Amino acid sequence: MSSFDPRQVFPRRKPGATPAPLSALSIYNPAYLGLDARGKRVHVTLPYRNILIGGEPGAGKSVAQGNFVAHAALCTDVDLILIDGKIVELLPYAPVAKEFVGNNMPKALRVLKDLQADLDERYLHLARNGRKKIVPGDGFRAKLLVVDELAYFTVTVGTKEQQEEFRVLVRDIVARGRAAGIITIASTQRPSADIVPTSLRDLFGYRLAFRCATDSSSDIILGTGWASQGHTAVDIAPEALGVGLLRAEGGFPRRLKTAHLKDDEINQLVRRAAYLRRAA
Ligand SMILES: Nc1ncnc2c1ncn2[C@@H]1O[C@H](COP(=O)(O)OP(=O)(O)OP(=O)(O)O)[C@@H](O)[C@H]1O
Repeated sequence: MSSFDPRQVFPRRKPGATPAPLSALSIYNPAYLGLDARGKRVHVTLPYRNILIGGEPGAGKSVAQGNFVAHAALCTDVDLILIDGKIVELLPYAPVAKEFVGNNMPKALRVLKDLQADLDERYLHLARNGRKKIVPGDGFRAKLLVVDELAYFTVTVGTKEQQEEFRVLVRDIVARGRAAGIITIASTQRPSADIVPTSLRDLFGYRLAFRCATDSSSDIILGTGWASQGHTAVDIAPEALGVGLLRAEGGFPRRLKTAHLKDDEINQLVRRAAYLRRAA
């Protein structure tokens, strides 16, 4: 037996600070993302949603994505499937992931095909029961697929056929996953029409744009026409790390600054998550 004491995982916090969770969370609990321009806390409830994150290199995408993954890691009712071409962004969460894929195209395709087969099974279950979406208690665990970075697998590595297969699989999982309890978060530092065609972008209910070089790249993430209405991630100053525009389905883009977990906090959190997952 390990001598690990979960009470030591989180050091004492400052008075008034948000306490660390003592018991497991549920993926159906809202995930904390950061603070808006008025200092109000911004939460996102992940099930039945997909999230697209885009912006220039170094603008804050991985930190934002990490906040969602950190939340999900502490939720014992969700499996994490992490695909990270850069390896280092999501690697700290590998100990609590069901699947972790680095810069390995064949493995990425295998994992996505398994997820697609799981989706088929979930839809069969829904069809047999005359229902439209998976709910807790259906016997299917929620799954969180994270793809960082989309362009790496769709234009950089692998053969043209593999890249196309990757695109088709991700599109299917994003399109059908929502109702089936499979959430996708995808990030890109190349918000351009070839990486994020409108037909793919529109499948993501939540869009989070960090600093972008042009209005058109900001619109590629948030949706066509927002820049011309004054909502553009071009306005975000280069030094405003972690500042982005979050657009929820049907809403206006909302400016926020993400919470920033430091490396040692992530390591502590993952140890805590591993303990909670073993105990579940
Ligand atoms: N909310 C934040 N508060 C403070 N610093 C932040 C915040 N978000 C990001 N940063 C800082 O900016 C750096 C770059 O952030 P991050 O790695 O998330 O960028 P990125 O957009 O994912 O970059 P890349 O595309 O190159 O991977 C971080 O290492 C961190 O130091």
